[in-house]
Amino acid sequence: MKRAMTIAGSDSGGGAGIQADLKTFQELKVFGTSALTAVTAQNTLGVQGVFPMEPEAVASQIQSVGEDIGTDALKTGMLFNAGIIQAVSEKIKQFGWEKVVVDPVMIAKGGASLLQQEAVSALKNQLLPLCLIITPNIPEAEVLTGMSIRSMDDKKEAAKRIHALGVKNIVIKGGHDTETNESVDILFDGKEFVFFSTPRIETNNTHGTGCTFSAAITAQLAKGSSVREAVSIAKEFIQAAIANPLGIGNGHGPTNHWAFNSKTESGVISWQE
Ligand SMILES: Nc1ncnc2c1ncn2[C@@H]1O[C@H](COP(=O)(O)OP(=O)(O)OP(=O)(O)O)[C@@H](O)[C@H]1O
Ligand SMILES: Cc1ncc(CO)c(N)n1
Repeated sequence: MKRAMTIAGSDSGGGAGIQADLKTFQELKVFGTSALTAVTAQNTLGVQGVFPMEPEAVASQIQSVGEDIGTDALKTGMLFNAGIIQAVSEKIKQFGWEKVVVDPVMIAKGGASLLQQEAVSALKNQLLPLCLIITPNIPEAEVLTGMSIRSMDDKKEAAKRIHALGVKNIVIKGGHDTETNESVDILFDGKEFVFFSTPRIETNNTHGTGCTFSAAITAQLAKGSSVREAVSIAKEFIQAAIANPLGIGNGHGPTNHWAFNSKTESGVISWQE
């Protein structure tokens, strides 16, 4: 049985964070383990409280999983502060894990901060050089590069700048590009750009899309997919999950983690430059 680990925060509302990751792992048929970085009091309306773990507690959870169960791939989500980033980076190095997906979670949809501002440099200097794939949304890519991203050319330039930070593969997600009727995610591996495009769905139910997407990439990597194949399947997974909402909560509702396994057509168009 292949194993995937998530190092992320808890979303009490069940749509994002560790809950979204474990549901995605389950649907993609890998055994999921977790190390909790923070507890959030959260629902579809917003984040009501953030309670970070001590870095030592995060390190200890990773140690327990690593020394017994091991993992075929892992992802990080909400890391919250520099101490936790350092603890996670040290453990990844200690175990020599290479299939590492970093979702550089910074701000929740309602505006709550999930990463302290002063932790951005720790993320860039300590964790990014250890990761195989990073999956920023547009605002996160802007923070990582210091540039503003308006056009496709800007996205490509941002991907090149993040590659220069030592990251092997960059996926800049298109969910925030609300001007277009396609949601285009671009993958850059240092040489080529590949574009993954699906029709944009008009919906309020996008809570946890980024978590689910990066968890699906991680599950696929654990099963042996190439980076390109993993991103393509993750894009199909999230499209199906957004297109089949569950009607839960009064705000930004969660996506539907069951939908991928019940659908027949992907609707993903991919091309390469
Ligand atoms: N309305 C939409 N229609 C189709 N695809 C979408 C839509 N919104 C997001 N996506 C897709 O969902 C995935 C996540 O992208 P997004 O930019 O929303 O991440 P995010 O902002 O990190 O999410 P979150 O912070 O809510 O977890 C990407 O593959 C993106 O293309
Ligand atoms: C715990 C947690 N992680 C990540 C996100 C980003 O969607 C969120 N809202 N909550």
